[in-house]
Amino acid sequence: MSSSEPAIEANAVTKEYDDVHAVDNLDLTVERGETYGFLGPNGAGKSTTIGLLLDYLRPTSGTVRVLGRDPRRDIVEVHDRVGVLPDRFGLYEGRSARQHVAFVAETKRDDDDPAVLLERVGLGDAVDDDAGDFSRGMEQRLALAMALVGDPELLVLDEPFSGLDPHGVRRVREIVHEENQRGATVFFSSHVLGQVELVCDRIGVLHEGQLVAEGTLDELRNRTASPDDATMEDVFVELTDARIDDEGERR
Ligand SMILES: Nc1ncnc2c1ncn2[C@@H]1O[C@H](COP(=O)(O)OP(=O)(O)OP(=O)(O)O)[C@@H](O)[C@H]1O
Repeated sequence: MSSSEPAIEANAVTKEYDDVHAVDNLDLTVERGETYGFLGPNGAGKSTTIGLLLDYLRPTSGTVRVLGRDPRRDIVEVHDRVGVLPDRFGLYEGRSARQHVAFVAETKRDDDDPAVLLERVGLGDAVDDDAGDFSRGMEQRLALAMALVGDPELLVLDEPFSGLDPHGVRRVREIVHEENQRGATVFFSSHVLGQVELVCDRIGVLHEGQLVAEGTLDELRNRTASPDDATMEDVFVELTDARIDDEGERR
């Protein structure tokens, strides 16, 4: 196994649904140790891309490698080494938060203490509570604790800030930073641009299934000729609106 291979590599990946190109000839490389923010308007293809990386979905064409492995062939190894916070997830009514985390630890053959991970995501007071009674934000925190099991080499987080209060948003940002400091690669999609700006080494902007821009925030600012103090939101709107204007209509 080579640790010099990128954490994520997508080559000419396309995913079609009837006449929709959810992902369109995508080339994407995320190096080991990066924190990479994956942005794009609703329907841009972010969750589809994540599904393709984890073999939840199969590409129409193109190839994907995760931690140097082909997820279609080595799915057990990939899932062992990757922590995933999916776009949509289900929790079991009648099962505690501790049981949810313990279940993931068991499948990964890991001896992490669920209580420690739950404390870390701010659920220290709800370790033995029924996850079926959790609020949206508590569910999100629990799903993140499940993703953190086993100190994964790569974290793939689909909208990790979704449903969280400001404390939760800050906690997730701190966890992303801590995980990156530990040596993990973090790849996450988000619409919370202020947080992306604070935490990411590199940002990719997806629009209609294609990567329309990629780089550091400064590089994206330069690319859009935005002023030096332009926020991530300014740059995002510029990048994604410009394409809509070119085409003369909003699709
Ligand atoms: N199972 C499916 N069948 C048909 N079309 C689909 C399916 N899944 C996704 N799509 C389409 O693919 C495109 C990309 O969807 P995707 O969910 O990947 O976008 P996204 O960038 O994650 O959006 P959001 O920010 O709203 O979560 C959309 O046009 C969506 O309607």
